[in-house]
Amino acid sequence: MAGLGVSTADNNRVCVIMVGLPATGKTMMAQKIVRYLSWLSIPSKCFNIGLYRRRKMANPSSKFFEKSNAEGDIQRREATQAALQEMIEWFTDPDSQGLVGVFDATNTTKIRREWLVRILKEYQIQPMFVESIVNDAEIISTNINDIQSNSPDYKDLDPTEAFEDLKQKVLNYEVIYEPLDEVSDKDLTFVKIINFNTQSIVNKICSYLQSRIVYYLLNLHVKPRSIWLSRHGESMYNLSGQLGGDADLSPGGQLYAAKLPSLVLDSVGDRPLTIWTSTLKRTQQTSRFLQYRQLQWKALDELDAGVCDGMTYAEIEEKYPEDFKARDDNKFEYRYKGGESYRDVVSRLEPIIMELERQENIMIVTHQAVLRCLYAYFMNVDMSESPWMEVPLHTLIKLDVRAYGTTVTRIKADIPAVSTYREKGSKA
Ligand SMILES: O=P(O)(O)OC[C@H]1O[C@@](CO)(OP(=O)(O)O)[C@@H](O)[C@@H]1O
Repeated sequence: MAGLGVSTADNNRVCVIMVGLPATGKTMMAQKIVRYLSWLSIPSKCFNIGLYRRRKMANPSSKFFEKSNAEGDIQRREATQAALQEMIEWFTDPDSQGLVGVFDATNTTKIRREWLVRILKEYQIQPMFVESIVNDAEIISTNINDIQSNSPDYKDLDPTEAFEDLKQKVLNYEVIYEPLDEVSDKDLTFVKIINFNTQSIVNKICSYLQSRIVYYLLNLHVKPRSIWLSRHGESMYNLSGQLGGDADLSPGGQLYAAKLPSLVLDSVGDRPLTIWTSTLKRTQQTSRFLQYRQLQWKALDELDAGVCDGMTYAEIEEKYPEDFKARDDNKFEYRYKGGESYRDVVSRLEPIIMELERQENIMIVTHQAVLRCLYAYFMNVDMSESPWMEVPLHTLIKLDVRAYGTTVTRIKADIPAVSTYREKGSKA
């Protein structure tokens, strides 16, 4: 059984087939879809044809992609077949339980798409096309710059040469490009995204999983932005080692709250910012001196420890030894009696992620477990590891979200605080 109640039954499997010219953000979208679904525990994988092609031929110039280049044509076809075969094997392997494969290539001709649909149908895999069309010159040139500095195809090339070569590659593909057509392709499942959601067309979505993917894609934008994450300042419960509750900040936590405005200002500068907190006192006391618009979200409240709320780890180990061990054995799945598991927290954070994708600069002041889940989404951390990540108090985490990945900076406030971290298997 995969995440969010999505079943791994054969008829549920979806192959997302990317369509579009080079430099239209297809790979970025493909990778984001896989990251989002994996975060929701839906088994997903990206199959990027460029990687298969590069195994045969590293760094080809734009000439390789010309229509008249027979050798290039054969190699591109071989790479496509190899990637498709590997994807089908992944879908049909009982160990991987593959639900969503993303086929990341240009797939610009009708013939190619028909061929893919035919093969996928043989394996009862639903094809779903995601076409990215970009005709805004500024977005194209930002994308070309991004690819030039991130793609292995261009790593050894002079930047001006790389820019020109990539532009030529786009022109070569333009000659053969047949966009999805609302009339002749009306029976296909597809979403067309124009200039990263200034306009979008959705056609024949026929499953829950497909609708989740569409909804996610419709919320994406590509403007560079940053997200700041912080736990609340040290609380009175943190001092006593108690879990959950709604305690006030400790004196140390209040010092952090007082220092936060200057830390934030140094990092944010004059960019606009909105602060999101949980509904619990310790996050609001932490953010109270920040001079930005603030919103409270119930979904950002700490993982509910149920009957263990207000207890210390030592008390839980003594009173509920079996639960204590079960949580260590599988912290992501373990659900406190009358409370929540990390998996439950991920489900309730989904609307937060959707909203974060739509927004620009946001700072989130929240709790240890919630912060781990949010961080795991942005940094693609496996959900079996994320509940064990160390997230120290009195530290501001800055995530710079860019088309080809997110970078992290940790800014320490230099105000002492207890550690609330408990290592797997350690005595409470
Ligand atoms: O999942 P574990 O590692 O127990 O961490 C969650 C715990 O972190 C704590 C601190 O121990 O969060 P918080 O950031 O709200 O102070 C507890 O309230 C919460 O139960």
